[in-house]
Amino acid sequence: MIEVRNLTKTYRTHERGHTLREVAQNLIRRPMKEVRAVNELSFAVEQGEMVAFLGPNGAGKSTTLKMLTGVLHPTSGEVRALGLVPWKQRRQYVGRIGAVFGQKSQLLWDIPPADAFYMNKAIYGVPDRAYKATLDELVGLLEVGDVMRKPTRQLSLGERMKCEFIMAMLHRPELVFLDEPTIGLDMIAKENIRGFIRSMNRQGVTFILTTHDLGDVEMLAERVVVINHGEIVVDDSLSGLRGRLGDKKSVRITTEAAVPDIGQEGLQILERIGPHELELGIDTSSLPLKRFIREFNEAYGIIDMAIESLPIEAVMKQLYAREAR
Ligand SMILES: Nc1ncnc2c1ncn2[C@@H]1O[C@H](COP(=O)(O)OP(=O)(O)OP(=O)(O)O)[C@@H](O)[C@H]1O
Repeated sequence: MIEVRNLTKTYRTHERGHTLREVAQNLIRRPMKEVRAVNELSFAVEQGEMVAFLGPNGAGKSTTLKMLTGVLHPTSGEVRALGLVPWKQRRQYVGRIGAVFGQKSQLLWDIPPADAFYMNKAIYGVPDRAYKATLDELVGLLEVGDVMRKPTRQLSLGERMKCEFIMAMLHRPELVFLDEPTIGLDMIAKENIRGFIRSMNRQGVTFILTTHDLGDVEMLAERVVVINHGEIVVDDSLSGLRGRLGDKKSVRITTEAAVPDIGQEGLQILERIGPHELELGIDTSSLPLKRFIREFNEAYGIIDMAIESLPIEAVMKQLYAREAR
């Protein structure tokens, strides 16, 4: 469905300088600076996949998404999506893709979403019958029957985001790009939106999303592509991603004796709650749980303990830290 080869984007910007003197000088000289935001990315996505692009701020995710949606020309490299070159065959391409940008609205502030939906029907040339059937289905799934008749400016963020999704899906796109789709939403609204994405995916729609919300990743993505400094550093399943950093556990522990700042192979303090209470990270490949419990009990006396798999947040933190240059 998508084939990306050696995709690269270099932005050319004017250098401003840091000191007042530099800023003043650079206003006259206008020296150029190049930023390679995306560097030789290659990957493929199959129909029906749900792929999450992750990475720290400035990693190159949005730039990649903009090239995949066709709004940005790459400096070099190739993309074929749905058999088309996104930035060259834009008209054909936009009729078959959808996009939701959490920070940018496609609705019109002063008119109700229901009217904006009808406008999109005309723009995409959706026949009456198909429009009605799709609208009924989406409105039912997202429960926005009454909401969509109020002016957009009166809607809560959660209500607006649901309508943004309807706007993006009315023409039944095969491929949908989501940039931070749940940003700013409360837990219930997030769950509604994630449920909606899952049901569309079950119908065969392919989703590419970028997010900083690891809940989105755990609830949605089967495959995770981690980008850092414009390059792919991991392309794996979520469980593969966890396994990649060893079999790690997080242990919340309360002890009789105060625990000092320990440093031992396979053992790391993730958070110190108090002298007797800690959150520890354990790499069981070098420190088996049995040995940890025995030694820790002998040294500090264990009163209470809860063991869990390392949360994905901790996995990502380690991954970003490991890749930081
Ligand atoms: N229009 C632009 N002109 C110049 N540099 C840009 C432009 N857009 C992005 N960049 C730079 O390119 C790099 C990648 O930016 P990009 O927005 O793709 O990152 P991102 O992974 O989406 O980050 P975030 O998670 O913060 O949204 C950054 O260093 C950014 O400053």
